[in-house]
Amino acid sequence: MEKILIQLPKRLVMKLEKSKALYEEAVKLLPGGVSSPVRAIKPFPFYTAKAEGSKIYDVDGNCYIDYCLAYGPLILGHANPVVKSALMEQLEKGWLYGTPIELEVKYAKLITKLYKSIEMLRFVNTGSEATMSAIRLARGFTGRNKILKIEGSFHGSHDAVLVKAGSGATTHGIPNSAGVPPDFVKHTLQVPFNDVEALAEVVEKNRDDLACVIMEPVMGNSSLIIPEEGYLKEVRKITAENDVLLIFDEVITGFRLALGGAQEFYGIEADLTTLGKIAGGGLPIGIFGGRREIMEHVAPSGNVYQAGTFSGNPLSLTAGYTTVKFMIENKVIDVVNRTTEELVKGLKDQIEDSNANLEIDSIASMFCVYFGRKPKNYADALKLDKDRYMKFFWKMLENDVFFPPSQFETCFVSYAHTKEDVEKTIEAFGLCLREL
Ligand SMILES: Cc1ncc(COP(=O)(O)O)c(C=O)c1O
Ligand SMILES: NCC(=O)CCC(=O)O
Repeated sequence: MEKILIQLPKRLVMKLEKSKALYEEAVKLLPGGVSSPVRAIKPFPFYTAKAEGSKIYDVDGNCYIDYCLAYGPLILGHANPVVKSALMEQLEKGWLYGTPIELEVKYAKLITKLYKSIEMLRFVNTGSEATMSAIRLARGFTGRNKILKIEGSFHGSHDAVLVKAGSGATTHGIPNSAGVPPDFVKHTLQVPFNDVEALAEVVEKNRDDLACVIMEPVMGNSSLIIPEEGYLKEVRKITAENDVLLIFDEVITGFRLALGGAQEFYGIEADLTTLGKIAGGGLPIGIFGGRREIMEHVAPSGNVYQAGTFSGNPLSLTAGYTTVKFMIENKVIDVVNRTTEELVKGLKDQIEDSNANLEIDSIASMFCVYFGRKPKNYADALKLDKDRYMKFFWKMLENDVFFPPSQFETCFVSYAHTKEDVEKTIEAFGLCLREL
């Protein structure tokens, strides 16, 4: 077991008294005290009592401006009233039927309109389930075993992708999880991001047994790593030339970089796409979809089995569909991108004024403060100063701003973030840099 080394100042511990007490109980009942490892902030996390708009409130009554935003789904901010009222309406009609519903058809139509590469899709419950199913489908469709993933990407917590995995797996020092038999991952190949030659070499060498390349088009689980100009187009070209399926894992980038995700943003079409997070409007969801000839291999029209009690449930579909409709009607992406630009410009100015050894970068409404040089792949990301990042995290929290609790995560901006939030964040950031 890792020892807790971080010492918080007494005033901060006092400010978080109830959270600390809850965590002390939680660690006796839940592994690491949490329901998902990324939440196990050292020495203890704050416990949320409620959230609204851009703000999250803890059980001690503190209020923070939230840039973690539940790791991506909340592009409208917390508890958006339009989504809430749609959910209330659905609740009156029941919340689980185990039968098809009209909204599946409506939402599928909307998604296939926004994502040119998706002709058919299946609703599942999480991003993990979506990538697991998409990989199984790629294997079933091609009759090949190997898959190629990018070092430091995170596609959820199923066996095939828990090697050199980003997010909490990297934060907690277990990028290769125990409990995954080597036999299960001997078919998972890896290459660094932003390296066309490495990818071409592995794809060409393995083409006869390579089912797919799976990647986050913009990496959001090893800090934020943006593809170099032309990289994704090359990836598309190499996979097509070698008859290998390309899966874009757009669980983070879907509905965020553009309504049509990274594929619309970069003008590239994948063979299969996974969606999640925003697609569920804050409720659990995953989606995998793609070309009809591939998707028709999914059971019961095909022989690749995939199923789920809660799949396509009315609440997740309602929250997701209402969120995407709201985004279209209110040009949400333009608004959040403008807010992000303003915020990032302000943060950059503070960095320049402070001479701190930091960099910052952003794309659409995702941004990241790097404690070191901006990375172009996982190996670079591992050189970032994660301990100094955590010092910064706590200083920001003390100043009422909640950034993701790891250097290996990405910050998100929502439609609910105001000019005042941006100003307060820039001010808090400046203060923290001076005290670091
Ligand atoms: C790119 C990416 N893919 C897949 C997942 C897995 O999604 P979920 O947590 O909903 O299982 C995540 C995040 O968790 C993710 O960031
Ligand atoms: N980057 C982290 C995630 O996207 C998921 C959060 C979790 O694992 O709890």
